[in-house]
Amino acid sequence: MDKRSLRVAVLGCGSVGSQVVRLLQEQATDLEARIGARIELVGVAVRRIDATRDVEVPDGLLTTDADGLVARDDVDLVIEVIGGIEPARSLILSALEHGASVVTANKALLAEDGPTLFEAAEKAGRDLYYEAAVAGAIPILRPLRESLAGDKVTRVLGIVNGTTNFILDKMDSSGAGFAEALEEAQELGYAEADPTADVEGFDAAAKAAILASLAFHTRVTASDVYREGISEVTAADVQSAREMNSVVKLLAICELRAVAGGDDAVAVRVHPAMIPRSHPLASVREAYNAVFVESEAAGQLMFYGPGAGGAPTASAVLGDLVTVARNHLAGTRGVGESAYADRAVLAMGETRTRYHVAIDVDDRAGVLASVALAFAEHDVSIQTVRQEGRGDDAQLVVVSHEATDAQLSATVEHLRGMDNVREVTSVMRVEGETE
Ligand SMILES: NC(=O)C1=CN([C@@H]2O[C@H](COP(=O)(O)OP(=O)(O)OC[C@H]3O[C@@H](n4cnc5c(N)ncnc54)[C@H](O)[C@@H]3O)[C@@H](O)[C@H]2O)C=CC1
Ligand SMILES: N[C@@H](CC=O)C(=O)O
Ligand code: NA
Repeated sequence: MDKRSLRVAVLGCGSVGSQVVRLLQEQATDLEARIGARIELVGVAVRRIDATRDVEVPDGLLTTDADGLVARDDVDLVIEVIGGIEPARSLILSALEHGASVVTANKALLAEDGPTLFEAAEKAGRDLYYEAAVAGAIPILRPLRESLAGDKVTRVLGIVNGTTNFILDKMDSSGAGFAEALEEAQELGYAEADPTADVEGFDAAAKAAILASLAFHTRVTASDVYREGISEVTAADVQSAREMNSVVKLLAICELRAVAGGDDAVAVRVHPAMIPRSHPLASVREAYNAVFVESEAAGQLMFYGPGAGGAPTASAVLGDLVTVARNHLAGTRGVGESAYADRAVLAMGETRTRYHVAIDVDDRAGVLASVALAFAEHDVSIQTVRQEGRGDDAQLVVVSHEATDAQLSATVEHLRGMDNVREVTSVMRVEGETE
């Protein structure tokens, strides 16, 4: 056996796996030059040998025995692109136990049970890298983990789900329906195997947990993240945003919050929000992602690029593969988890935000005053009010100043119970300075 070669096994050959296998073959010469050793593909685990796939896998490499593949003594590196919790978790743990380093794109697993995997990697003295798990091709985890390791990150704000950004963008730009836009995103390979993970914000919440953990040196799991998806976003919300010269985006927001007399806590949330068209995130179209990072010394940084799709995600996987392979050859491992801070996670009600509320009211004297009073009763200050008469009813659009989410949601409940409020037609959080 050639001493200067590293043996790689790939688990899963779907949207991402097929592109990983393609790139491993097409870039073999360059990869060898960059790593200093040849990358030898020794097996590709699939569910069905005879399935049609987007890449030609060399003869004899396909196997349905993923367990057997990761347990082989001659495998140095395992790439897990099956997705989901099991069998991915058991396969990764087995790979580490058998002495292989692992590269994965599996944000769902990392956000649910990252610590188990990090501890197993540490114990085995092997690497576990996962740049592809957040924002696809965009290098964001490495900058957080390494480039910004000497700074204090205070906020991470991003569009981290390509499928939902694609859907919201189509709804805004071409008036496409939700179902039609989702189908297109699935055909383009952006969506998860079960697109509910995208649409209901689970995928973005998993990524937010990973981002917050790295940014704030703590452990945040998916269940710590407040989550709302886009299934409740209506054409009326999109139209309401347009009237405010804004767009609706699904945002992941991770914040470090000072706590009186104690260590800083974190607040991590995923929800649709209105942002003004002048905001840099408003110009993130289709399945692109963007992540803003605010830190004490560096100030604001923005990372932008393709957040989903087979080839872009494979680019991030291969980047990790090169790093892990170099570490392997050097007999070392890269930086592992840095979760020394053990920060409390704030409940959503304690998070400070702003609301945009559109209300159908009776068009008569005193209504505006009673609506303003409802906001005041919950100690919520109003930033702007717009009113349009439409016969015997009127539409009021109120944008609040910042308050806690608990105060704002109590205000909305209050409005819903008022006699002269016919319907609260749109409620959405607001990020960025609206006009
Ligand atoms: N598609 C994308 O844009 C991105 C995907 N990811 C992540 O990459 C991973 C893979 O995603 P996709 O390629 O999109 O999914 P996919 O559903 O297209 O591919 C997964 C493949 O794994 C195979 N598989 C399932 N169980 C298996 C088993 N026990 N043994 C062998 N093969 C098995 C499936 O048959 C399928 O072909 C997931 O963790 C996903 O969250 C991350 C970033 C972007
Ligand atoms: N389904 C995900 C894929 C990338 O992580 C998305 O749409 O962003
Ligand atoms: Na990435």
